[in-house]
Amino acid sequence: MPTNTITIFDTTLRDGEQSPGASMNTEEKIQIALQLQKLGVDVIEAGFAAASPGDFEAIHRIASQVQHSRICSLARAVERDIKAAGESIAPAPLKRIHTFIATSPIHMEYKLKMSPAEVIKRATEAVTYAKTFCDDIEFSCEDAGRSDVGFMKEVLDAVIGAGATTLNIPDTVGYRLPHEMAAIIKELYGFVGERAVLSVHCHNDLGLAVANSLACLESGARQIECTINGLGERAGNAALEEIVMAIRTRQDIFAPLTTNINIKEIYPTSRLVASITGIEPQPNKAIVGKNAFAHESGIHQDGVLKHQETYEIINAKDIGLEKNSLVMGKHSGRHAFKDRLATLGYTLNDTELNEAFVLFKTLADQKKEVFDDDIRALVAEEITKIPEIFELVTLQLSDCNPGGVPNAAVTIRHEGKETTDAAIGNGTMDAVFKVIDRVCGVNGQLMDYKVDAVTQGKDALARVVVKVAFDDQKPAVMGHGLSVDTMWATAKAYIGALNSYMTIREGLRMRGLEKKGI
Ligand SMILES: CC(=O)SCCNC(=O)CCNC(=O)[C@H](O)C(C)(C)COP(=O)(O)OP(=O)(O)OC[C@H]1O[C@@H](n2cnc3c(N)ncnc32)[C@H](O)[C@@H]1OP(=O)(O)O
Ligand SMILES: CC(C)C(=O)C(=O)O
Ligand SMILES: [Mg+2]
Repeated sequence: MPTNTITIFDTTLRDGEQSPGASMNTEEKIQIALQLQKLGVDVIEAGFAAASPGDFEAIHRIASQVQHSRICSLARAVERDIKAAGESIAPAPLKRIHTFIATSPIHMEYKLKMSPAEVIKRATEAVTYAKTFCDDIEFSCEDAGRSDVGFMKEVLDAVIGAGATTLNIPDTVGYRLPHEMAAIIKELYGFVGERAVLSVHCHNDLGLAVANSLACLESGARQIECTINGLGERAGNAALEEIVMAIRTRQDIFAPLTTNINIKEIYPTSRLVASITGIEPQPNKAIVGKNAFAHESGIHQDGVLKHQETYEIINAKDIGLEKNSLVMGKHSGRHAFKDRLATLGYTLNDTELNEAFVLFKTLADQKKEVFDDDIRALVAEEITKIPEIFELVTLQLSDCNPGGVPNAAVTIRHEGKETTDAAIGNGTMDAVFKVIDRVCGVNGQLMDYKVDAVTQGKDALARVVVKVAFDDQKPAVMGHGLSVDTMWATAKAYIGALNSYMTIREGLRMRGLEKKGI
C-alpha cells in the first residue's frame, strides 16, 4: 500500500518563475524558499541550475540555508544540466535531482528529433549520471498527457532500473480531463507498484490543474507538484493552497490521505509570493483571493453573522487570515449594517438605524464599496442632522468652459412646495450659492469653505464644510454636506448652514430675542 502522506512538491521557484514577468532575484528566492520551508513543503524545486549562473547561485544558496525541505534542481537529460543541478544542490542536507525528457510523439518528432529508442536511452543515461550526485532522483516524462501509456511504461521501467525514485507524469500542456488523468495514473500505478513514487504535475490550460491532480490520488499518485497562487508557465500550475485545502476540507473523501503542510502559513506565503513577483491572485481566486472570505450580499452576511458555516466551508483563520470580511455595499442588509455600526462603536435606536440605512443604501448605489469611514461620516450626518426647513431636490450645472457663463439651476422644497430657479455666477460654486439665496430669499456670505475626501478612490465621498453668515447676522453658521459629487455636497452644505440659521432664528424668535439682534 502506498503511504498516506502526500508529498507536496512546490515548484514556485522553477515552473512558477516561468510565468512571464515573475522573475525573482536571488535574495527574493531565498526569502520564498525559507517561507516554503515554514509552510511545511516536502520538496522545493529551487530552479533550473543550467539556465544561468544566477539560477545556479540561487539554488546553491537556498541549498545552504534550507534544512527541513528537500531541495531539488531541474535538468534536461543532458550531462551539462545534470552536473549543474548536482553541484547546485550539494550543500543541502536533503537533496534531489529532477531530470526529464519528452515522451509524446509530437515532442519526440518535432522538438527533440529523436526516436523513441533514443529517448529511452537518453532517459536511462540521465538517471544513471544523476545518481552519481545523490540518491533521490525524480524522472519526468514531459508531455505525458499526450504520450502513449504503453511507451511510458517502457521508459519508466528503464529509469526505475537506473535508480529513479520518483516518477512524475506531467500534463505539460494541460490537455487532460480529471477522469482521463486518473485512468492514466491507475494504469501506471498498476505497472510501477511500489517500485517508485508516482507524481503528477498538472497545468491549468483548461482550468483543470487542481481537479486533475486531485483525481490522481485515488489512482495511487503520492506526490503532487504545485505552486503558490497557481503561478506557472502559461495558465499556470495546480495551486498548492487549493490542493492542500481540498484534501483537508474533504477528508470524507480523501482520508486517510493528508499532507505535512502547516496551513496557517498558506496566506502569508501567498502574500509573500504576490508581493515579490508583483502578480496578484485574481480577487475571486480560491483560498487566497481578496474575495475568498468576503461576503457582500445581505442574505449571506446575515447567514454568516448567525452561523459562520452557513456560507463558509473553511475558516479564514485556519489559513492565516485574520478573519473573514463582510464587505459593505449595495447588496448588504440591515443585519450586516447594524453589525458594522456596532463594530465601529455606534448604537443607534431603530429609527436612527432605519434612517442611516436609507442613507447607506443611497450611497451604496453610487459607490462600489462603502468603507468604514463612509459609514462614520453617514452616522455623523444622521446624528448631527438639523430639521430640513429647506431641502435640495435637484441641482443642475452648466459646464464651465473658459469664456462660458457658469450657471446653476436648483429645485428646493420648502413647506411642501418646490421652487425651481437658475442663476449665473463668477464660477459654478458662486452660481450655486446665488441661486440658493434667491430661491430661499436670503443673502449668504461665504466665510469659509473646506472639502476633503472621506476615503480613497475616484468614487470617494466628498465632505464639504462651509461657514456662512446669512443676512449679515453674526456669528456665522456651519453646514456639512456629504456626497460622491462635490458640487452636490457643496449645495447640501450651504443649505445645511441655512437650515441651521433658520432653526436658530426660530428659537430666538420664540424666546422673543430676535429683535434685539442677538
Ligand atoms: C516543460 C518545462 O517546463 S521544461 C523547463 C523549461 N525551463 C527552461 O527552459 C529553463 C530555461 N532555459 C534555458 O535557459 C535554456 O533553454 C537552456 C540553457 C536550458 C538551453 O539553452 P540552449 O542550449 O540555447 O537550447 P534551447 O533552449 O534553444 O533549445 C533547447 C534544446 O534542448 C533540447 N531539449 C529540450 N528538452 C530536452 C530534454 N529534456 N533533454 C534533452 N534535450 C532537451 C531541445 O531539443 C533543444 O535541442 P537542440 O538545440 O539540439 O535543438
Ligand atoms: C519539467 C516538467 C516537469 C514540466 O514542468 C512540465 O512538463 O510541465
Ligand atoms: Mg510544468
